[in-house]
Amino acid sequence: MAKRSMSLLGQWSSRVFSIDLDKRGALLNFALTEKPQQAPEKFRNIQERCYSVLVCGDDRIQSARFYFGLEDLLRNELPAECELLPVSSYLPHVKDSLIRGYFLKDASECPSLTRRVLGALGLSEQVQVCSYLRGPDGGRWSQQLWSGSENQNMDVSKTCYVVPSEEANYHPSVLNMENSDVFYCRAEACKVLQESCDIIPESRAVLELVGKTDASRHSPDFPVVVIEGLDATGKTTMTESLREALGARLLRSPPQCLSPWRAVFDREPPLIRRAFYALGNYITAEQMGKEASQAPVIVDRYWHSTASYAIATAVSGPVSSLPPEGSPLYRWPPDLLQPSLVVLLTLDPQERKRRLEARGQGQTDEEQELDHNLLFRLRVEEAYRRVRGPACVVVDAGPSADKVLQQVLLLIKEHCRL
Ligand SMILES: Nc1ncnc2c1ncn2[C@@H]1O[C@H](COP(=O)(O)OP(=O)(O)O)[C@@H](O)[C@H]1O
Ligand SMILES: Nc1ccn([C@@H]2O[C@H](COP(=O)(O)OP(=O)(O)O)[C@@H](O)[C@H]2O)c(=O)n1
Repeated sequence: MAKRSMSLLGQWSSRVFSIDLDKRGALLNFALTEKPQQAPEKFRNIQERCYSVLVCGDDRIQSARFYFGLEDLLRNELPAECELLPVSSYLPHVKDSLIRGYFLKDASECPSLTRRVLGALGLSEQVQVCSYLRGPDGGRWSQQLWSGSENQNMDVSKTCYVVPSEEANYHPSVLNMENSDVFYCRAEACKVLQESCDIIPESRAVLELVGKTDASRHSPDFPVVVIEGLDATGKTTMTESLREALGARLLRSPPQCLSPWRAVFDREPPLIRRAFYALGNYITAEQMGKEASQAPVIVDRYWHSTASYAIATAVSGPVSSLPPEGSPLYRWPPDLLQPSLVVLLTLDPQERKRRLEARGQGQTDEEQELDHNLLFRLRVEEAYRRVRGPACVVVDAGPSADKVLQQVLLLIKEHCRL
């Protein structure tokens, strides 16, 4: 019985719960204790019936996929008056201790429907359901762990009280990033795809394409220049121009040979999607090694994109929720070929929006989504700046295409022997 044997139950009262109230970094943190105590201030304002659903199965592929589909499942089955907020539960400072789920605030007229849906979910070995009860004085909240049975689903012996907990220094997702969002060697990314072969047959085809040679050991004869940046910052324009100006070979990551499967992996949860992109870099690296023995090589996106998008997506809120500067999470995988130069194209958000609109994208976003995207874009760009080995050189892509090209050509002259 995976659910009964999991470490969560034994360490229940050492856990911190962190509820993402608005994706803008407002976290409601609480811990649990066996003695009745006052709940945190933010908890005391809650009027609704509350529940949490945590996904904690033993099989990481199945759990990741289950969590990925959970929001839709809950939205489809629960009354519309149920508010769903992402919740993380973790042991402070303990790597890989994070468990994800949803916190529900139920303002519906029909509590029995919600309980029925959650009761059915609680039968699954992948899920742990709790309900939260407001004490008669209003200041105390207790948490009851549900047992697996729909009929006698409240296991009162597991009652704990909600108490304030210390604010974490960084987003709880940081605890689980290594080998869940970012992979620092080919073998770890391969492992994920190997584990997913049965449910995603395309994984096999990707694994077959990933070579076995360690391209990181070969120092290429010609320079390898990577162009990075958010969508519409001018990467395609720049890489094409550089190819012409330098008589260079042009590559991209993910490489062309992965195109047939990209859409499949883009529909998968981060664990699987990020492993796919990580492996794309190794395939591109092999091509880089070969091509750079004959001519300069220009690469459209590479490791900086893989790491930065993965890290920036795994956390929510402002730039301060990213892993701190200098964190080993920004390191370069030792078995991945390092380029001679990485250029990061940056653009004023208004100009970037204008270019997206000129391409026919970006004009339909709602205000809230834009706001949310703004924080996301800031996180990606900051993560780009923090990735090391080599660090990127930032270039303002606002001036005319020719001016930006001249500037990058100058940088190449400074950094690389041509
Ligand atoms: N320096 C520039 N000044 C003005 N427009 C540019 C410049 N560079 C690119 N563009 C235009 O902006 C849009 C996005 O550029 P593109 O190279 O496709 O970006 P990316 O590959 O980063 O998504 C295109 O329509 C392109 O013609
Ligand atoms: N080397 C790479 C390239 C892209 N990616 C992912 O691909 C997405 C960007 O794809 P895109 O379609 O916007 O890129 P372009 O084709 O516009 O350059 C990002 O969300 C990254 O998560 C990656 O992880 N690693």
